[in-house]
Amino acid sequence: MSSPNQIVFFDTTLRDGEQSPGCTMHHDEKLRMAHQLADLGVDVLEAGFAIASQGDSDSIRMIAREVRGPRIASLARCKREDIEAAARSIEPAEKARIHTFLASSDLHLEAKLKITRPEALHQAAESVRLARTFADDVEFSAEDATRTDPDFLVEIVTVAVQAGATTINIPDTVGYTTPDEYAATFRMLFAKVPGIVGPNGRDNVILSTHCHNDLGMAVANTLAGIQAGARQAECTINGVGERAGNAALEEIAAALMVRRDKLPYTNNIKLNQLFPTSQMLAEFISFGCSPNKAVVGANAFAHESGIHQHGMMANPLTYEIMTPESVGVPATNMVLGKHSGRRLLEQRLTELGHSLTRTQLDDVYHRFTELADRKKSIYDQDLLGLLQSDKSSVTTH
Ligand SMILES: CC(=O)SCCNC(=O)CCNC(=O)[C@H](O)C(C)(C)COP(=O)(O)OP(=O)(O)OC[C@H]1O[C@@H](n2cnc3c(N)ncnc32)[C@H](O)[C@@H]1OP(=O)(O)O
Ligand SMILES: CC(C)C(=O)C(=O)O
Repeated sequence: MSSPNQIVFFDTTLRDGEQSPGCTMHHDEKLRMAHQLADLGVDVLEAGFAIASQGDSDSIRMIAREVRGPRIASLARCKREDIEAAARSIEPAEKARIHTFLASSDLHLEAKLKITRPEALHQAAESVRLARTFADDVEFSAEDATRTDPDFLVEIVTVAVQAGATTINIPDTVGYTTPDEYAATFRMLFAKVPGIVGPNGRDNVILSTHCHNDLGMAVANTLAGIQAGARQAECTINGVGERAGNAALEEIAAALMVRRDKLPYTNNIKLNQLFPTSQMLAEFISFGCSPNKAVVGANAFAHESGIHQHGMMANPLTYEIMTPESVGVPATNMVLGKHSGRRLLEQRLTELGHSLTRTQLDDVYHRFTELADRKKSIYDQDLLGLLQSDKSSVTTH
């Protein structure tokens, strides 16, 4: 039995991630990505939405046949044909899940699905029951949960639990909620929905987070949900996903490592696989992550300013809260540029075989700052060029 503080990482890069523009992946790319996600240690891998297309259904089936380790899931609307297609696609998996969803906010029920609340309750319960005839492990998501009337959210979650859902997901579908509000929603569900907590005080049903990043709070909301008792985090590599994306897996995993003092939860993620996984996704889709992306961006462990470089040379803890190696990034990158000081310049010149007196260093540094003001990137040959203007006085070793 897993510990009550164990977090299930549910990766939806291949489903919610793929849904966003520029993220379409071919069959073989999805399979390679799925193997990499298994190596990363995700617990549940949502491989696609089987009813969406023959290609999606084939990819899920291939992943279910070939990838071992994670539980393989397919999404399904609350419709018989979706659930049957999901069941067929995950059938070869060692461990499988059907993930069925129905919107619960009045806005979605009235404007989009054109059904009443009682009809939604019936459709959710029937769908979970049908899914349970194909799989022991069934997740129900109340789409747009965070804009749902709280009393109705309790009702729809209650019928899904009674119908046999083993995981209940509370999606912040449009990235609308705030950490305190999201945490309060989980506390309310624990308090009001019968059957989530078993007689032994442990959860019978896992509550799950699924956060979008429309207001830049997806990871903060996910962590708030975990602190309020959620034990599954739905997320994607590089935070890809609908619109502004989903909660980024690498950020959640790194936060759980770096702040284990405040977030004392265990998980199966192999942190040193974060960067390789991020790189692989960037290779397959049409964009990489921005340089300032937390944990895996090109600048996440890069330092250009002199005061920071000085601190880093004294002790990397001054400006890095985790080592690059711990998340699979090869090394810290000290960049010589407009904001650098003498210390890094001197070190770089020493590496190039030139040792300078303090006066020489001052002189070269002066010319370096003039050059750096004009030039965006400084290369070794630029530094050597600076020395040549003062060749007589610099010792080469
Ligand atoms: C929040 C989320 O991320 S939800 C997942 C979103 N992902 C996707 O939509 C990607 C895959 N989607 C697709 O390939 C297509 O939309 C399909 C195959 C699922 C459906 O295609 P179509 O039948 O042409 O319908 P279309 O996409 O235009 O409209 C959606 C239909 O699903 C219905 N629907 C939406 N959500 C649900 C639900 N949870 N349960 C039941 N029906 C639903 C809508 O009412 C609408 O039905 P209607 O066609 O009878 O009016
Ligand atoms: C289907 C659900 C889980 C979803 O993707 C959302 O609500 O964002």
